[in-house]
Amino acid sequence: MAVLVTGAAGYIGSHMVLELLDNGETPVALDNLSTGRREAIALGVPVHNGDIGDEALIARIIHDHDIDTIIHFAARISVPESVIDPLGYYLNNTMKTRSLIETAVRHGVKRFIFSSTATIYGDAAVSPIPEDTPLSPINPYGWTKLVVEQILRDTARAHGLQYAILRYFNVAGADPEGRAGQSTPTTHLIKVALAAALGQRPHIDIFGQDYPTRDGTCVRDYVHVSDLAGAHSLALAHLRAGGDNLTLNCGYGRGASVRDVLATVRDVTGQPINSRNAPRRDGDPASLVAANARILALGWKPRFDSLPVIISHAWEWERRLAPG
Ligand SMILES: NC(=O)c1ccc[n+]([C@@H]2O[C@H](COP(=O)([O-])OP(=O)(O)OC[C@H]3O[C@@H](n4cnc5c(N)ncnc54)[C@H](O)[C@@H]3O)[C@@H](O)[C@H]2O)c1
Ligand SMILES: O=c1ccn([C@@H]2O[C@H](COP(=O)(O)OP(=O)(O)O[C@H]3O[C@H](CO)[C@H](O)[C@H](O)[C@H]3O)[C@@H](O)[C@H]2O)c(=O)[nH]1
Repeated sequence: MAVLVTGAAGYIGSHMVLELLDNGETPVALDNLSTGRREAIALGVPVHNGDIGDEALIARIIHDHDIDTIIHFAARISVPESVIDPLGYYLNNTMKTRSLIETAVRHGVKRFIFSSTATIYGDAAVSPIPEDTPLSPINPYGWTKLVVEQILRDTARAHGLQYAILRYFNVAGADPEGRAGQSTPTTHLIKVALAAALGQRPHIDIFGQDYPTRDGTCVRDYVHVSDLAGAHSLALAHLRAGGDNLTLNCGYGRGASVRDVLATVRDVTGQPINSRNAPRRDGDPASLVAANARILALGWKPRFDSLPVIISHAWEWERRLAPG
């Protein structure tokens, strides 16, 4: 039996492929390379260059590779871009995922692990945020994911598909052995700050300084990408053992503000990093910090729960990518 990883050429998917290989599993990669890079996928893994919405292709992959689990990362992922292009986001993230789930059910796939997001909590009234907090996204990206969560719950009830919904908080860092990192284009804070540290940009904008947080800038729970990949393995083992379907926050339960992140990037890199105050960015919740009792109770043992460690792994990767 093999595991189909969609979005395998992207940031998190490429780490998941490594995690599966490290655990002796048989990953099969699918990506349309819209943002991903084929070189990001570990050598020796079968790669299909195609779209999650291509039913005939997905059916063929399921049969040819004897796929019993799909780990679904493929998506468009930018909050600000989703505000500008909501229809494109609903098409790619919601409608094509609906099609992928239908193809999976039709062709006997047993388990589906889905990349959801903390963004679906919107401006939550509590912090840290438990999984049963009412969901109210404040941007289209979050809505595209919330709808898929509901499709999965309804499909599981009707067709017996097992699922794990993993709500990632802010994923960062890179493989500690240097085999993978963030190489898709992104506006993520740590990536942008490291580009400034490398002299690839003159400064970084701090979007909003008047949020109701400790220092007025947005607070996020940054989780190491390899710990996140480990959470998927845990969910997979749980479902294989016949455990109940899961909805889990993936975060460490501690928040760092934009200013905290910039200070840590300065410490880790030894570079000054110029910043300037900029207006709030559309669709940004003030604070997203995970209540993580559920995933800890399942046995999650994070290894890199430290902002300096996360940033130093990302820094090693960025220096390797940098020209020269
Ligand atoms: N990075 C984060 O902080 C974060 C946080 C929460 C949730 N997520 C979710 O995790 C998943 C992976 O995110 P990432 O950071 O690795 O993003 P990424 O952009 O690096 O990877 C996404 C990959 O999906 C591929 N893709 C997009 N649409 C496709 C389609 N229709 N068919 C086939 N391939 C397609 C892209 O080419 C890319 O390689 C996404 O679902 C995202 O919403 C990410
Ligand atoms: O140049 C920048 C980039 C970001 N930020 C701020 O830094 C914080 C983090 O922003 P990111 O762009 O790094 O990440 P987001 O919180 O917007 O979103 C990320 O994490 C979410 C989960 O919390 C989603 O799932 C989403 O896919 C993923 O992009 C935000 O307050 C943002 O305004 C800046 O101030 N300047």
